[in-house]
Amino acid sequence: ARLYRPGEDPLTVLEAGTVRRALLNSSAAWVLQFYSSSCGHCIGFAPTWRALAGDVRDWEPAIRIGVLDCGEEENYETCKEYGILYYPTFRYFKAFTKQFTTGENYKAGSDRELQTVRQMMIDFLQNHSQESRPPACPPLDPIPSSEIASLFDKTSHHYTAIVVESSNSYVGREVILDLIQYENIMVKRVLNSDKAFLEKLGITSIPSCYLIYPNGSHGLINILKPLRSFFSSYLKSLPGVRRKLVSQLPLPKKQSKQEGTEIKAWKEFDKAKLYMADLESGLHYLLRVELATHKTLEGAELKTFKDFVTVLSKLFPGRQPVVKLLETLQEWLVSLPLDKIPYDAILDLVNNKMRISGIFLTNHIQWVGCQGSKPELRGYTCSLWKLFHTLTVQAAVRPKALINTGFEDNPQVVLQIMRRYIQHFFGCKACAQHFEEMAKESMESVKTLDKAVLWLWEKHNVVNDRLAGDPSEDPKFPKVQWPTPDLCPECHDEIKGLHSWNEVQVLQFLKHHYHHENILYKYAEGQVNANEIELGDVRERKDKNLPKKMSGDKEDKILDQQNMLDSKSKVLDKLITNNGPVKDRGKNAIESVIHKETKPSVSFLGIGFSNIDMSLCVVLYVASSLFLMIMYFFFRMRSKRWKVRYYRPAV
Ligand SMILES: Cc1cc2nc3c(=O)[nH]c(=O)nc-3n(C[C@H](O)[C@H](O)[C@H](O)COP(=O)(O)OP(=O)(O)OC[C@H]3O[C@@H](n4cnc5c(N)ncnc54)[C@H](O)[C@@H]3O)c2cc1C
Repeated sequence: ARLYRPGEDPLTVLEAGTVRRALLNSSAAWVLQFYSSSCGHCIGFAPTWRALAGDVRDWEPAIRIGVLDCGEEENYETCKEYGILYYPTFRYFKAFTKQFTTGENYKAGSDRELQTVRQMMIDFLQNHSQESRPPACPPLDPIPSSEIASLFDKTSHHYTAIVVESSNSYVGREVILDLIQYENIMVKRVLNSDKAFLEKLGITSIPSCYLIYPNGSHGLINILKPLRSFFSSYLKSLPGVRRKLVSQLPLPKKQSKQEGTEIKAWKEFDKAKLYMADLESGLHYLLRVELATHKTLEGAELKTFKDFVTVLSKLFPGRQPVVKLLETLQEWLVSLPLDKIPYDAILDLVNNKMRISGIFLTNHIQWVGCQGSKPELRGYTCSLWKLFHTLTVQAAVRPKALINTGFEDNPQVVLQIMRRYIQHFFGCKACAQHFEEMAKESMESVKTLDKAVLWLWEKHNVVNDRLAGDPSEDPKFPKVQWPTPDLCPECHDEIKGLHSWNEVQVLQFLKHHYHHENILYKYAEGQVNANEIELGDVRERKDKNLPKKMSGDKEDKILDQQNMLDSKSKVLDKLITNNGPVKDRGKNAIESVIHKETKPSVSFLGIGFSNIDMSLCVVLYVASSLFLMIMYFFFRMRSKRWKVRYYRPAV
């Protein structure tokens, strides 16, 4: 939880290991913000959330403020369990919940102003039943004026403060909660409906605060401004009123890790280059985190996912295992006759089944060109931009790549898929709305693949312009109009003293910058061999219909099916049992795709070998060594026996 620092910020920083324990059977209600440290809106909202937590710090025994960072790898699963699709998401949890609950989207759609959230917290507390109300929370409903009158001129061991207000005012309830940690004082609220009573007390304006002293005397408090903060601080400063000793509240365990201070070693990089580590890390986050928050994909979401994977499999300029993974996934999705797919099945295929065949995608995040000067800055959203720019450029430089996909004649293909991806899956809802507005305005006017490259460049610059100076801006990477003159001097012109873009040069620059030949593999996980880097070229050759067969391509090689698949796959079993024969076809589809796609994972002298080839080699090598040793000892024994039998030394 790097946006919020445990111990420093006045809120509870939760994580996968602590959240359930904190919420279950808690004596206080909770308001949790599920956020992602890479989400610009979450960064922008953090000061408000911190200020709110500070403002209601005294309410802690009744209602608590917490945060959980869904952008942290160890929290991915937890956020999925709570069904978090977008960031930030606010959930309210009642006190004394006996079972796991995903919380309430209490009054979803209200604004996120500090005051609105504070008032929603009060409403939420009042929404508790009598039995489940946090014991530290005093009654918040107004009391009748007659009850107040009965307290006059009677001694008591505490003060009684009465906030007189209108029915829609929250001041009384706020003051009540502000003082729950203080002893020798009780705060109550009365509505201004009994005019005669107010007149008797000399109350002429509301809100007002009337005080009954322990000796029974009473009077109106004269306060400069009738505001919550003035009332609360006056009451807290009364003689004898003091803070209670730390109550025995079941506080969540203190975090031992100081996440806020963790800064990874800076990786030097060339800003004129593209880094495969960024693209692969982004793909990992997209497939395993962002999409994984969706339990099942169906309808428009499934269609978007399928189309996105199709485009990725054809255009992603990745290393061989990653491209194979995308191709396998694409074929599997096409062959699966389902209109609803549990996302776990996709994860199972990506994480387990394909890995067995040596087809894998890094599961570690390694930002290079997308690293931020603080851990919460840049990262995933940067890589997503880079991914889509790369795809628009790849579509423009390899127009034949999309042949037979149904997208070949569509110059907007990448843009439209990006638009749908952002709409359905992007964790930042507000960003998606902005992007949708831009798409609605002009995406339809894009008529060529080159124009698509330029459209995305232009719109990205609009976003850069809007976010300049925003709290999500990394001071080390200011939001500027890109490419800057140092990266592309030819892109910049001046007409009558005004800056203008030379779009021909910009297009040329983008086609160079986001071209696979501009990708560096430094910091990318795993070894890189020449064959892998060559892949882009290989696919380009394929596009140009030059039938250069990949060396060692053993397409007709059929591998032992049962060895390749984890027969105990829970997800597949679920698919089969839940859906009968149709899903059987689904399982076969997975098997056949994986088998067909089992391609060389090691290359030697230009010949590709799969993992099975390698294992067979080792087995044969060991067997033949053993055979040679046995033969050696056999003949040695024989020759000894022969010598003993026939060799008689002369006496
Ligand atoms: C579709 C989308 C919409 C978003 N909307 C919002 C929003 O509304 N509010 C918000 O707070 N955040 C939004 N974000 C996130 C935000 O745009 C940045 O990604 C984030 O602030 C990180 O910025 P960055 O410094 O890494 O640069 P980014 O803007 O992420 O850019 C990444 C890299 O792309 C290159 N680049 C920069 N400009 C261009 C360009 N014009 N053309 C081609 N390449 C370029 C540069 O190398 C740069 O380092 C959005 C992200 C996406 C993908």
